[in-house]
Amino acid sequence: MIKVAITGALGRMGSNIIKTLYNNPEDFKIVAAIDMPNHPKKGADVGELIGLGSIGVPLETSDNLDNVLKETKPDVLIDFTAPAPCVNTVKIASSNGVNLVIGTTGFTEEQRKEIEDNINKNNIAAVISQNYAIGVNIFFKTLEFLAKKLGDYDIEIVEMHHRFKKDAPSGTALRAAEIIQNNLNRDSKLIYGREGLVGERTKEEICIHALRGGDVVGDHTVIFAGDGERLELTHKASSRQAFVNGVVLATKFISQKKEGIYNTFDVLGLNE
Ligand SMILES: NC(=O)C1=CN([C@@H]2O[C@H](COP(=O)(O)OP(=O)(O)OC[C@H]3O[C@@H](n4cnc5c(N)ncnc54)[C@H](OP(=O)(O)O)[C@@H]3O)[C@@H](O)[C@H]2O)C=CC1
Ligand SMILES: O=C(O)C1=N[C@H](C(=O)O)C[C@H](O)C1
Repeated sequence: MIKVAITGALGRMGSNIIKTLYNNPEDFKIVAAIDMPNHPKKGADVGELIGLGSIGVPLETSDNLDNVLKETKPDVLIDFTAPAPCVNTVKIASSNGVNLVIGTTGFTEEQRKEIEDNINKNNIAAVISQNYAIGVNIFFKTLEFLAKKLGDYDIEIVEMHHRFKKDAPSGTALRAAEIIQNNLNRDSKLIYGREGLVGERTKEEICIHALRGGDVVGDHTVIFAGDGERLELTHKASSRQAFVNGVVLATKFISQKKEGIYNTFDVLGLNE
C-alpha cells in the first residue's frame, strides 16, 4: 500500500488523480491533499470538494506543508500545481525524505536546476515528466527516429490547449523540440511563433506555435516538411485520464526507488 500526498488537490489534474487513487484502495492510500495557502475550504473533506463524496481526508494548505508531511508521512508526493509552488513543495518534500512525481510544467532553467539540486542533495527519488500519457511517450520515441531520418526537412511544432492553461508553449512541445534537437545531425535553433517580414525560413529554425481555446485537453503535432511531401505526427489527448494513468504507473515506480531522477521513459521501459 503506497501512502500518497497530492499538491494541487483541487485542480484539474489533482482532483482526477485523487479520484483514481481513491478507487484503487488495494494499491494506494491518500494521506494528504493540499491546495492554495489560506484556502477558504481548509479542513473540509477533499472528496466532498471534488464531487467524490466523503473520503475522510481534510483539505490542507501548502503554507503548512512541512507539518502535514511530518504528521502523515507519505511515501510519495504528487505535484500538479504551478512552477513557483512546485519548487517550494520539492524543497519541503525532499527535506522530509518523501519521493516525488512531478507533473507541473513551465519552469525556468533556474527553477528546474533548483528542483534537481534539492532532489539530489536530499537523496530522494523523483519522476519528472512534462507528459505522463503513454501515447505521448511513444510519440516522443517516434520523434527520435523521425529526427534521425528526416533531419533535412523543415520542422515545425504546433500545440493546442484549453483556455485556462497558464504556460506557453506547453512542456510537451518543449520536450518534443529537445528530443528532436538531440537527434538531429545538424545545428538547430528554437523559435516561438513568427510575425512581420520574417524572410525566408532557415533550415535551423524549429518553430513552436501555441494555440489556446475552449476545453482542448492537449494536442501536439510535429510537422516534417520537405519538397513535395510532408509528414505530420500528432497526439491528441481527449481526457485527462490519459495523464492520470501514467501518474499511477509513475507513483508505483518511484515508491520502489531509493534515489535519483527518472522520467516517463524509465517508468514505461522505453529506454531499452
Ligand atoms: N505532466 C503532465 O502529464 C501534465 C502536466 N500538467 C501541468 O500540471 C500543472 C497543473 O495543471 P492543471 O491541473 O490543469 O491546473 P489547475 O490550475 O487546474 O490546478 C493547479 C492547482 O494547484 C493549486 N495551486 C496553485 N498555487 C498553489 C500553491 N501555492 N500551493 C498549493 N496549491 C496551489 C491551484 O489553485 P488555484 O486554482 O486556486 O490557483 C489549483 O487547484 C500545469 O503546470 C500543467 O501544465 C497538466 C496536465 C498533464
Ligand atoms: O496544462 C495542461 O493541460 C497540460 N500540460 C502539459 C504540458 O504543458 O505539456 C501536458 C498536457 O499537454 C496538458
